[in-house]
Amino acid sequence: MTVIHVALDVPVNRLFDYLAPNADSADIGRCVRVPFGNRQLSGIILSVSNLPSVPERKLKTAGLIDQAIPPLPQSLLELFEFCSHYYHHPIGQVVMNGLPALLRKPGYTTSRIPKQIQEWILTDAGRIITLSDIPARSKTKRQLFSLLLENGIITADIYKAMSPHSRKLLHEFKDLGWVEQRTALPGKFAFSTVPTLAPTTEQAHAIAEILARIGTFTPWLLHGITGSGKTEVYLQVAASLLAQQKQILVLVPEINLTPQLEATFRKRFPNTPLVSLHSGLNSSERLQGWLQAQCGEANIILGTRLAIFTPMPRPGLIIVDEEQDHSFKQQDGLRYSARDLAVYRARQANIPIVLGSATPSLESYHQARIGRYRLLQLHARAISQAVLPAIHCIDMRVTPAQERLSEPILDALRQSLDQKQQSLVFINRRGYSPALLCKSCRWIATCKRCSSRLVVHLRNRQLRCHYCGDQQPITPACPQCGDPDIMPFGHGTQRIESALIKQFPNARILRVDRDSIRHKTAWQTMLDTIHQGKVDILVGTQLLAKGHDFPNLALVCVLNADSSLYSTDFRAEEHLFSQLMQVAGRAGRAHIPGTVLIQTEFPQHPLYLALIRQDYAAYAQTQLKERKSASFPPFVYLAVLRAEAPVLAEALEFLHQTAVIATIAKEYAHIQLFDPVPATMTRLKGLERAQLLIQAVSRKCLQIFLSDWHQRITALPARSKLRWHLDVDPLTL
Ligand SMILES: Nc1ncnc2c1ncn2[C@@H]1O[C@H](COP(=O)(O)OP(=O)(O)OP(=O)(O)O)[C@@H](O)[C@H]1O
Ligand SMILES: [Zn+2]
Repeated sequence: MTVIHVALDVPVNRLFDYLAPNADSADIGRCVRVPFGNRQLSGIILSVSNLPSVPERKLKTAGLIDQAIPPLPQSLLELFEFCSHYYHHPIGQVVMNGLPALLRKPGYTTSRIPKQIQEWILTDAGRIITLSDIPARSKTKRQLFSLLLENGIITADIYKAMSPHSRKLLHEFKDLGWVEQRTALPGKFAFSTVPTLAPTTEQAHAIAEILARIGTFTPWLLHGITGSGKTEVYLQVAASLLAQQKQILVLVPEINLTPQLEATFRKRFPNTPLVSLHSGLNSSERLQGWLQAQCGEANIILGTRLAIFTPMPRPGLIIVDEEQDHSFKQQDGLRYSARDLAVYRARQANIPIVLGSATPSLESYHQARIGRYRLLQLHARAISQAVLPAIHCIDMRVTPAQERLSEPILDALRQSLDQKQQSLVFINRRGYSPALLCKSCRWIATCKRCSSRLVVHLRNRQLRCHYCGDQQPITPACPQCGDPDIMPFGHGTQRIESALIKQFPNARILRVDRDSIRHKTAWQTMLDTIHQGKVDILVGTQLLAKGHDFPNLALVCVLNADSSLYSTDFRAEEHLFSQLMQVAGRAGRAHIPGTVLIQTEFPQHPLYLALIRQDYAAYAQTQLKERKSASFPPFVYLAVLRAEAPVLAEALEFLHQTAVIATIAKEYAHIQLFDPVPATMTRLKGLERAQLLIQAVSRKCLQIFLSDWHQRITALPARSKLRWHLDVDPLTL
């Protein structure tokens, strides 16, 4: 009896067993259709055995095993298992989350997979067969087998040329266990690269160091200031590996950063097959790209966090650009960190990984300081004339401003216009204004489903919740006291845009935020407009803050940075510092010296002082010291158990109950459990949320505890309408 153990997209952490008389170990990693309840589901075979976990009579028979797609490599299956274990998420959901959705559609893939070359290899059992075991009259059979004995392998073009019956004969050999069929990796492509830039001394050093250790697991932290040419380091290291026919995985935080990086790689390596994988693709594009990577046809794989699950038969290098970025962590479902998984994959494949940033995460920086990662630094901008911009704070307590734009900023913008240079006005809030307020009774428009204020979108006269997406027309009068004098309070990108249009009626102003790039082609059009110099003033959110290289941009103005200075989130400062360094780094990247003006009411705050000096290292060291004394990561390890229910008391009560059962879980003595508290954003999409923080001094203790505790929580009687999840290494609390 042969049983396959299948991962299915269901919220239970186990595999499902099916009878599959014809299956064997070569089917591990293949897609299979199986009956489940009264449905048919697609799943992935994770193992094959003759030991069912339920009595045989209860087993159903599996449907078709998809032979068209090469099975998922063992390394990817191991990654899924690690993920399921580490993030305490059902294995089937982990596997199916990592695969293109269309793979689950029956029969869909067969017609669409890239052309593959089939080859047959001799098995150990086949090797001990001699020609005399094959009857002399079966001439072709002997001929075929002697070729196999000679070479150990036979490819399609050869066996096809031999006889029209070879394929049938090879299948006979397979049934006897003498040979195995596999998908050949495609033939070599002609590698070429266009002339590279002559690297700076620092770049050359970084490239040489990384290349000296290819073929071994080496985690590198490439800490290079903004504009130092980290991309060039990636490209030149990649060139070396591509020349050896290796595959390269490049992860970027934002889907919006993929087109330009893709263009850069394509331009440098014009013949190298490249696929780009991100959430902007439709499902068949995604499947195509994924299959090309999986079959080894694509040598450069570029993508956002989900791309970390791309199978690669010949991995050579992983690059994580802007490694500090929070979007590498998935915030729902399987809450994985693509950056951390990238390090896992590099170790697994025994290859180097380069984590690049101008402002590394404190976690990675700490790893580099204690020697777990190797640190490479680029201290100077790559273009020799380019220097870091001068940063100044504008003390808003004493400076007059109109519509949130202070006089020094208006002056600087005017000057920039006169000199025909580009400017960026950075305000991290989209919409017209973040609140609608009644002047007489102080009523504020709030979302009914979330603990949030509704944002005014004046253009379509709407109030929108940026958390749940709810929208409604702007009320003509205050619903509480009837006063018609209600007004937008505070500033968002749209309002600043209007104010700038008033101030500079002749300037070409472009707003770039999530609302303005909603249309599929809008983003590319905007980038082109900026690069062609058809814009004078950009008004934008963090979409423009990182990664971009606009050579004509000389002035950056930051309007509302203070809002995250005194947040309760222990990572808020780190995040703000990094964001401001990034946005400041957009200025003066080429031949024009840059200036950065920051409006603040706290010009003496250590964060701004460090920012003016642009001294990441000093700032990071102070932050790390604070983290250490306050027992925060990277000095401790955290997990959060979150619960949501229609009523807050229910969520809290559930968490209390889990806290009680925690005391009997393994390793509890080494764990600190905090009291359950309402979440910072208590109400979201109509549900009340609470959380319980778990802290441990070692990852190992935390994991042992979580595994046991998680099982115990799962075993609790289910409560209707209460949902919970565990977030390991949470980014926000
Ligand atoms: N060796 C070099 N010689 C000349 N120009 C270079 C060299 N290396 C990089 N550049 C140029 O320097 C500019 C900045 O490079 P790049 O965008 O890679 O910086 P970065 O380190 O990624 O910065 P950021 O962190 O701000 O994104 C680009 O215009 C790039 O073409
Ligand atoms: Zn809402």
